Amino acid sequence: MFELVLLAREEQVESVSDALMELEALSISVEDADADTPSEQALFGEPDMPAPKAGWQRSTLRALFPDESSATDAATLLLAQEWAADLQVHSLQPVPEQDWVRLTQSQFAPVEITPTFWIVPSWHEAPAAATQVIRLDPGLAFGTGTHPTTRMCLRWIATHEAAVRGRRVLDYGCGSGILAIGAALFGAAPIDAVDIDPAAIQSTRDNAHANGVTLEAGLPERAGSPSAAYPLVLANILATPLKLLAPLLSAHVAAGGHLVLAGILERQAAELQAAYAPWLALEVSDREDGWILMTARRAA
Ligand SMILES: C[S@@+](CC[C@H](N)C(=O)[O-])C[C@H]1O[C@@H](n2cnc3c(N)ncnc32)[C@H](O)[C@@H]1O
Repeated sequence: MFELVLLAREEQVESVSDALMELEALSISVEDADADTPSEQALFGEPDMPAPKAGWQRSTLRALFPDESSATDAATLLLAQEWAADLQVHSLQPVPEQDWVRLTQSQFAPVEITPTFWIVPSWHEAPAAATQVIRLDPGLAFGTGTHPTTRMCLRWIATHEAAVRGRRVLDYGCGSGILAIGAALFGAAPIDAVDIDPAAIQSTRDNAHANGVTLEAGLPERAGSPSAAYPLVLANILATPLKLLAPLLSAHVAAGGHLVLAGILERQAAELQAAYAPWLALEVSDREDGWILMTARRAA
């Protein structure tokens, strides 16, 4: 394969990407050309904050082509366009053969939740000490266990078995279904896992099947009427949707039941407490890398 690397101005990036696709590039990636320099620009804001910029001032576009002639033709055709006249060809070079599958797999190692509870990709052996294992590979939906918010929820499940075993559970914003599957491994039943993203719903069903656990996955309506009560409600989303969902999620918590929320930054604790205060008293019960886990229990 051959890699064509171009430097483009912000206004050119979209047209150049479209043109490279038309010219049958196998893949295209766009990076800040000024990354790791004093001119580096933040493109995305903090979670919940508006994106400060739509694109970088100067971008590096990397396009892969099957051979040298298709990469050279693409560069020549592009530079012949009037609007692309000041586009810079940074390099055009062969890409060394690699075992891409092995390289990708090597980036996903087993994740420890507790010494005996692990998330293990399908191509790895489970650690000898693991008695509970979620088998999960990276896919389209969020939730491989590598994010602190997911890990904190799973740790809560693993350390509150009495609140999980034999209990009806709602996983709201299930992504890959990792929390629902974790709850199932610790004896929860029945389990409803819901998400607004159809790809997440499918992923949850597939992952549940691969782990041999039973759950029902669907759109949020699946959680039934707002008064359908669950002894355990898990929701790892983000602070803004969690605040909007406060009345609904609180209503789903049964008497004596637990609410476990993640996706919240340390500085957002007070706003979440205020949003849930009419129904439940949230407390910070775990923290990792600037993220916090907030939990509450409804009086029995
Ligand atoms: C951060 S991921 C969490 C995935 C998984 N539960 C975990 O802990 O790793 C958040 C998920 O919530 C879903 N989501 C976002 N807003 C939602 C909403 N209002 N109702 C239901 N699901 C929502 C997203 O589609 C995404 O799959």
